[in-house]
This record gives sequence, C-alpha cells and structure tokens, in this order.
Amino acid sequence: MESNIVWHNASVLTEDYRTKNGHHSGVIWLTGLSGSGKSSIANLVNKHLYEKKVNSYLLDGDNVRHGLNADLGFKAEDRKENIRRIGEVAKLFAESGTIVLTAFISPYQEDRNQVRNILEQGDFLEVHVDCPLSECEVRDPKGLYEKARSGEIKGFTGIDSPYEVPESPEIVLRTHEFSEEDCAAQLISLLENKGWI
Ligand SMILES: Nc1ncnc2c1ncn2[C@@H]1O[C@H](COP(=O)(O)OS(=O)(=O)O)[C@@H](OP(=O)(O)O)[C@H]1O
Ligand SMILES: Nc1ncnc2c1ncn2[C@@H]1O[C@H](COP(=O)(O)OP(=O)(O)O)[C@@H](O)[C@H]1O
Repeated sequence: MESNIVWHNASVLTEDYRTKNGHHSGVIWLTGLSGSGKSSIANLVNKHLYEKKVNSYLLDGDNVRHGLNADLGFKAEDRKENIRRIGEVAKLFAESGTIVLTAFISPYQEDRNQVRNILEQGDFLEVHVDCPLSECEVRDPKGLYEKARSGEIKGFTGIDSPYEVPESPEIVLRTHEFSEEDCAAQLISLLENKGWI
C-alpha cells in the first residue's frame, strides 16, 4: 500500500521505559479452548504482578471484543483480524514498558506466529492453556458448549471449528492436572527464570 506516512524517531525508547520501571516488558500470549482457563490464570498472574508493582495489563474478550473488535465475529477471517489487531495493540503496550497478558482462543498457529514476528525476539511468550475438550465441556462456564452441541451456535471452537495446538509454546499449563493457583505459579516462575521480573 502506498503511504506518505513519515515515522518520527521516538525521544523515549522502550529500553528507557524498562529502565524506569525496573523490569522487562513483552507479551504473554495465552491460547486455548473456551473454558480451558485462560482468563482465570491471566487474572491471577496480572494480580500478582500488580501487587509486585510491575506495570502489567490484561487484554481479554471483555475489553476487546466489546470495543476495538466489536465489528468482528467468529468466521476464520474475523478471528484472524481479531488476533492481528490484538497483536498490534499488545505490541504498543510492550513498547510502553508494560507486560501485557492476552487471553484469546487464537486457534490458528499462523496468526499466533504473526504476532510473535512483529515483536522483538524473546518478547513474546506463547502459553498453551491445555485442557481436554471433554473437560472444557464439563466446565462449560458460559453454557456455550451445550448451545454448540445443540446447533444453536455454529462454528464453535473444538466442536465444528478447529483449534490448532501450539507447535512450540514457551510453556504448557495443564489445567486438568493442576489448580488455577499452581498454573499461575508456573507462569510466574517462567517470568522469573527469563528475567522479565
Ligand atoms: N463460535 C465461537 N467459537 C468460539 N468462541 C465463541 C464463539 N462464539 C462466541 N464465543 C465466545 O467468544 C470467546 C472467544 O473469543 P476470542 O476473541 O478469544 O476468539 S478468537 O481468538 O477470535 O478465536 C469465547 O470465550 P472464552 O471462553 O473466553 O474463550 C466464547 O465465550
Ligand atoms: N487449573 C485451572 N486453571 C484455570 N481454570 C480452571 C482450572 N481448574 C478449573 N478451572 C475452572 O475452569 C473455568 C475456566 O474458565 P475461564 O478462565 O473463563 O476459561 P477461558 O478464559 O479459557 O474461556 C473456570 O470456571 C475455572 O474456575
């Protein structure tokens, strides 16, 4: 696309924000089936970071699909655009020195890779929130699997729309084997081991 946009060199750099904040910044990308536990874990980790005075923020369906992406549905191309926009927003947060958590199904590996590729190497952590479909269906926190099984909702992830299991995530959280608190602690340990906090 032709463009007459001129980029300005920033006078405050990402490294300056990081130095001021005293911690690294980047994107913690949780991906998994509906009901796998993305929101629950992301909220616990975000609370922990907040209490440690780390600059963090959580992007999830509540603040994105009702606002920025209110025009998008659940067809493959809509999901792709959903993830692309969220990736761009997450990148801005990371550049501002924030650790941003995202909690979206993000079912396609290509779309997740695209977000990884717009970030600096090492600034994107793919977190597979892993839970068998059968267990997600038992949990059914929003009653959506029941509607998907009865045909009331079409194209539901895991039922009649695909979920591509992450090929090489930085971490896998097995939410049918460990508690929410244990899974959050596993993710926090990863942040510590990587020197993010
Ligand atoms: N067809 C279909 N498939 C999957 N999910 C559906 C669908 N329709 C509505 N919902 C509800 O929307 C939540 C998923 O939105 P996401 O933005 O995370 O989806 S995606 O990343 O664009 O695939 C998902 O919530 P989570 O439970 O937070 O994952 C559902 O509550
Ligand atoms: N280890 C676990 N991690 C996360 N959630 C869990 C775990 N075990 C049980 N749950 C329950 O599973 C449900 C997951 O819902 P939610 O966090 O909204 O998932 P998602 O955001 O992936 O749709 C919650 O009711 C939560 O209490």
